[in-house]
Amino acid sequence: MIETNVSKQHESFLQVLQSYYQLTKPRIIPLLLITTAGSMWIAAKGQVDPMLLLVTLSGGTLAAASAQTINCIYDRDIDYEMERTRHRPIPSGRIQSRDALIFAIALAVISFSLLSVFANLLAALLAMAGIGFYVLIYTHWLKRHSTLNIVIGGAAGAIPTLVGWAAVTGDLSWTAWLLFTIVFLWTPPHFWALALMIRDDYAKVGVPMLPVVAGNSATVQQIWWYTLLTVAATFILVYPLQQTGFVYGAIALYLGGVFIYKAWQLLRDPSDRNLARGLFLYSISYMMLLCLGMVVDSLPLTHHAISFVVSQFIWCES
Ligand code: HEM
Ligand SMILES: CC(C)=CCC/C(C)=C/CC/C(C)=C/COP(=O)(O)OP(=O)(O)O
Repeated sequence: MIETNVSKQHESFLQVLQSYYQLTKPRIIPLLLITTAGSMWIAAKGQVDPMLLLVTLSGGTLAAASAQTINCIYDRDIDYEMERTRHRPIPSGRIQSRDALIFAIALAVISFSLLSVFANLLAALLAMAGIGFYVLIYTHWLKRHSTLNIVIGGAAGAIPTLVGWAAVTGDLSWTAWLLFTIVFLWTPPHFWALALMIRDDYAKVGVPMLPVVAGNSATVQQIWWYTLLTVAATFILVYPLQQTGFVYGAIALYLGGVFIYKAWQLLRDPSDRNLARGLFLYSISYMMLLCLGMVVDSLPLTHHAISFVVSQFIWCES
């Protein structure tokens, strides 16, 4: 009997932990961290201090988790109405808003302390700005009131690139702002491709996402232009900024080509949900592999390998 009670308590404790975990929308965080890491590697020219990496990614995780938790509190009414979000911890009644708020504040305080003590103040302030922007500008101001919600609100999701850069260098250069711009421009194709599939959900709760207000054709046209701009922006790292080399350039070219092809297919058939789904899924792989490309390109080993291949080539020629 005692044993059964203990195991029941254990089970319910795990369920509570799991609910808090779900509150942070954890599936999105790894990609935010990958963009932070890509930025750190370029900033550190391939030689990132492992402790700084650990601190920055931990601080970034806590900040993003805090932002998502506050978003879950604010949006609990519409989340309850939408099938996709109905089972989140607050609308389903597993966590009270007050407890979620305490949790979010604790996460933000730990994030700020960690980043300001072990990275630097600029990185810590940028992470807090990310929370502020996502909660106030996107969630409160734009999400329910403007079709530009994703375009302007997307800036929040691009801030982790600035956090990563600032953690390494203590300031923000043109390259940092370019990395921010790449994620900023990528966000509309990423989200609108998904929104084409779930527009009925957003329409039901009156959230003016572009496909709901302007329709599929206008949305895919916007997706097309933002995809072209995103891919074009990725090459500025190679030229004129010269922050990345041949390896990144080749990866960006291949990935960008596929991204443009998928956006073009959707442009030709705006109501095909499979194409929209394919573009949404690809947008995630695209950003992940592009940032990995930045990391690989910046590694000293890659530079040695390229120098070796080039020297062999010159040797053979002569
Ligand atoms: C304002 C900007 C953004 C909006 C509105 C948005 C919206 C969404 C939504 C609604 C989903 C589906 C999640 C679900 O079904 O619960 C999603 C998935 C995802 N988003 Fe975004 N997103 C944005 C920016 C970003 C950024 C900046 C990143 C990372 C760099 C990102 C990474 C992801 C990933 C990895 C998934 C897939 C999660 C899974 O596996 O289910 N998103 N996004
Ligand atoms: C540095 C820092 C802390 C940055 C914060 C970045 C951040 C949390 C970006 C998340 C973007 C995102 C996935 C929005 C989901 O939209 P939604 O909430 O409207 O989606 P929903 O319809 O699923 O609720």
